[in-house]
Amino acid sequence: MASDAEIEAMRQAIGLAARGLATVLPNPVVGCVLLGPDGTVVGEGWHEHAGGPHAEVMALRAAGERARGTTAVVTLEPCNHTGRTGPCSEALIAAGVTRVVVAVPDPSDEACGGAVRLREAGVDVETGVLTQEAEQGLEPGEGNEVWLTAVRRQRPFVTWKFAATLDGRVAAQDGTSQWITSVEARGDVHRLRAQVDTMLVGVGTVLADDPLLTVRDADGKPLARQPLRVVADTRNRTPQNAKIRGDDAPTWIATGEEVGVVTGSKGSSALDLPSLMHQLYVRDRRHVLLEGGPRLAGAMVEAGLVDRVIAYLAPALLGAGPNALIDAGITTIADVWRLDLVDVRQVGGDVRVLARPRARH
Ligand SMILES: Nc1nc(O)c(N)c(N[C@@H]2O[C@H](COP(=O)(O)O)[C@@H](O)[C@H]2O)n1
Repeated sequence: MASDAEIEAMRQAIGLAARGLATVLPNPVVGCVLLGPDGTVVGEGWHEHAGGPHAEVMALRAAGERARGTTAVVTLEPCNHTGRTGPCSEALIAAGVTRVVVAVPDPSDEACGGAVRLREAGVDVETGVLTQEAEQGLEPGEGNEVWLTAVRRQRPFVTWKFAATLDGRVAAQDGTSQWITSVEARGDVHRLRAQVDTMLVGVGTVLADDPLLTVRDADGKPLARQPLRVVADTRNRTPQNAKIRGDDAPTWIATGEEVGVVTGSKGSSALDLPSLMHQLYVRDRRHVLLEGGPRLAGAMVEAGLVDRVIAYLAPALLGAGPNALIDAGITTIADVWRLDLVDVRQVGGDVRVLARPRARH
């Protein structure tokens, strides 16, 4: 059973892991704390970027010789493979760590097995400590949920974000939509964009709004690392001069020819969205931010491909204009799509709702 000091160290490790949120994809966020025999912290580390040292190695480096005889408290099972770096299980054994406390087992086929290897080497291993906190984060959305879900489902985690009036409209009747929410809410969206590796829009949004879809800082300057911009464009209708084709960020116009088409619920042909998601996963994409429009959002919901919803609701009314979601395949109240509220807070003059879908039949 984990001691109070180990549980406290795990909380600290989860907080450290979150420091990698905007830099670590396609890898997991991971934190590690090394506790000496008297329960004091002798080293800590977190995984900063894919290809860089893992959290355990960072913590071992910080502790140096003091790592011998310590307990490693780590948010993800130590990896047991040689990828871009060496196996953490072996690094912990070589450093003389005698006990390892883990929050979540590694679900990946390539890297799992660290707990077994450590036990074989005589290290005491305890798993399942603060599992939920490590997955969900100490603050909403700040855990390893994105990477864990992506690896378990072999497709990127999908966050659907929209901004609407209180009557659920995402644009006015004439199509204008700038701006429904406050400057603070829009700044919050840019922080969110900085944590994803892919942004997805439908071609209807490109034709209507001609968005740039880059990530910008508080002064409006583009960040160095830009997510891949993907347009779901079954019939290749993205104009050659669309802003999204510019070289501000990488872009993939995902056409039916490339991704495949399926016959939609109303008989029309539509992009094969599970295939699109799988192709993104194969290209090492782990977190998709679905930015609209309502039809693509409806199709993603219908296909069961939305893992988190973030709604920015402005205290404003339009009375007409498109709703946030169109045609999600729901026709009767018995099929209503229920979500669990994760977090509700005020951002500027707006309300931000973070919710997670319940499993559907
Ligand atoms: N336990 C643990 N700590 C870290 O800090 C990690 N980054 C990981 N990652 C696991 O190893 C895979 C990536 O390894 P490379 O970037 O190729 O070195 C990743 O898929 C995880 O399974 N684990």
